[in-house]
Amino acid sequence: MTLSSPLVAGVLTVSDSCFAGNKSDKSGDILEDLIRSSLPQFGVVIRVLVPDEQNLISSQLKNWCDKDKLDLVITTGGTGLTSRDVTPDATRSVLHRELPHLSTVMLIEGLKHTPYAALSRQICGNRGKTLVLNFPGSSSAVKECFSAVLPIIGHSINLLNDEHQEINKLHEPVIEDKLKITELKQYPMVSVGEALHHITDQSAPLSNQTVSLESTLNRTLGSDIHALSNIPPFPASVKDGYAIRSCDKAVTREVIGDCIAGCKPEIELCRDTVAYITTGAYLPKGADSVVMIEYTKLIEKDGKRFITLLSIPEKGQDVREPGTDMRKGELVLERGCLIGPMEIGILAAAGAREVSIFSLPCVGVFSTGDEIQDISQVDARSPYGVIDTNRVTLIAMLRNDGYDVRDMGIVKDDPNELRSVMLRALACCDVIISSGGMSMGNRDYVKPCLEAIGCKIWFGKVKVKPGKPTCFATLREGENRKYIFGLPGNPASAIVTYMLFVCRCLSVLSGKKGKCNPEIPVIISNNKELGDRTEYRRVFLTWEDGKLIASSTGGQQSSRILSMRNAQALLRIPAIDEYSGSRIDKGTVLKAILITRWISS
Ligand SMILES: Nc1nc2c(c(=O)[nH]1)N[C@H]1C(S)=C(S)[C@@H](COP(=O)(O)OP(=O)(O)OC[C@H]3O[C@@H](n4cnc5c(N)ncnc54)[C@H](O)[C@@H]3O)O[C@H]1N2
Ligand code: MOO
Repeated sequence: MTLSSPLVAGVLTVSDSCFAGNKSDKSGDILEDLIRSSLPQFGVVIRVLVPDEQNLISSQLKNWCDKDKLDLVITTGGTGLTSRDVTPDATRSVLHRELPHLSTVMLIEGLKHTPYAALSRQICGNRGKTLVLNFPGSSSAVKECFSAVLPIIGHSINLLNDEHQEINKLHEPVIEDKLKITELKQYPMVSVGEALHHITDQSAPLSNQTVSLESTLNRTLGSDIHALSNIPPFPASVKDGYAIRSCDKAVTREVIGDCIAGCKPEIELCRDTVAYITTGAYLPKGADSVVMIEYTKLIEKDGKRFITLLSIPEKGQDVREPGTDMRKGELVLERGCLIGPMEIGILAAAGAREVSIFSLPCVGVFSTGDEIQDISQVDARSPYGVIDTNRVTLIAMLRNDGYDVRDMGIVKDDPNELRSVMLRALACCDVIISSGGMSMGNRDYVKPCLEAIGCKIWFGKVKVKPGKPTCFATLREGENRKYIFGLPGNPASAIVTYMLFVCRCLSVLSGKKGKCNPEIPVIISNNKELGDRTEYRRVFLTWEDGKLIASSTGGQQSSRILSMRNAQALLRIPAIDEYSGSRIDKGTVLKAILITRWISS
């Protein structure tokens, strides 16, 4: 496919000093000239200058990609190592997919001119149909990078514009030309337990990857780890003192040498001799015990050293036999365990330099709704608009849980736009989370869209408060399977259903064992009338007389994001048909899902 001219390019200069007017934007000028002279299909080149501020860079990139729909954006500056160099970080936060090899091509060219090219952190990728490239700030680097990617730019943009058609081809048998919504399907209401059952049943861990030990923090172990060798590998002293033969009887014995940790022991003890030894050192031949230095007295006579023993140790005293701490072949960590700082130490001790871990799912997030406005638009806020809190909260929760996130923006209540964003997300993510458009309104298109794409909807309504219209769907089987969660638009509903349902799927996909948030018994501090759905109240916890008391965070309306403020647990209140009565009294013990590490005293 060849695109019709003219294409539009943006040159974004990122520089504090140019922005302050202390320097002229030379590299921006060079870049504009290069695009105009070498890429004639670009009829328009727009220029913007911003300081090295991450939010300004990313919002400019988003505007150019999403609103102005530029074909190519090249940034210059801010790719280095100083604390103000944030262009790659801002770029990464807006890209839908990275194209790491484009950066490599530029690196190879740069290295021909200076070894410092290796210090550039520049990244490339696409947001929607826009190709975004980071270039360093120096004039020479701009020319080198441009020459490196010049032969690739046109083809990349063609491919990005074909992407949509390619994805449509993939789904040809199931996608109609235009998504037509005629009637809203009713889904049976499932219990929370049934919903979780569907999720665990349908989800399977992603593939494993092998990484170096340092890259394993907060990841899940992909295989059992057995110790490579004994720790200690030899009989070692537990104390600084003297290695002795416990069978000897003399109180005063000659010191015939020193055994120092890390050195090969060259000495062999014979009757009534000892060796000075440091903690951790290899016991010399003949020795079977260690006496601490505090229990000896050193005497020097005729250039020789002697010690008097103030206490006689038993055989084996203060000696660590080989394998005491870790036995060769011992199972030290099991597949599926979460790797924290302690596990990194255990892996190192076990000799695991390269470690198999589960791959992390890539999660695409978008909000839906004509009324939903990004926080960056807050100044131009429509009186009828609603600030998008769901997307930022979901993205933050995902990042907090260590997942790789793609921000897919806000989608209008338009079935075709929804389908196109959903397809784009399906093309680059393992899991997709949308919020809004889930209920029974005539503009609630998410479930019909999933059906039209050919997804299997496992549940579309849950007996839970908040979160009734939550849906879970999958597309395809096997390795390339996709998981889709349609969460309700109400902010508390979206957050609670993420914690209840999405977390479970992501845990399984990333190989984690067990539940993501532990369940604990708590005492409720107020009487509670039961409703027809299982309720997850947002509560804070206090310790009183050795017991955990759960108190409500205030109004529990699903629209009220403030119900999440200070929330430390989700208190599970059974539905009326799950309990023997219509009310639960203050003081009753119920289960709560812990969502914090901290409990107030
Ligand atoms: N006839 C029925 N109506 C509703 C039912 C029902 O069973 N029958 N269920 C109600 C329940 S329960 C919920 S929960 C909501 C969920 O509705 P939707 O998922 O369709 O969400 P929207 O209508 O799009 O939005 C609801 C509410 O939340 C605000 N919202 C949406 N997205 C965001 C966002 N990203 N950030 C902040 N706020 C957001 C939106 O403006 C609405 O006020 O449906 C009930 N209706
Ligand atoms: O399920 Mo909705 O979240 O009750 O408001």
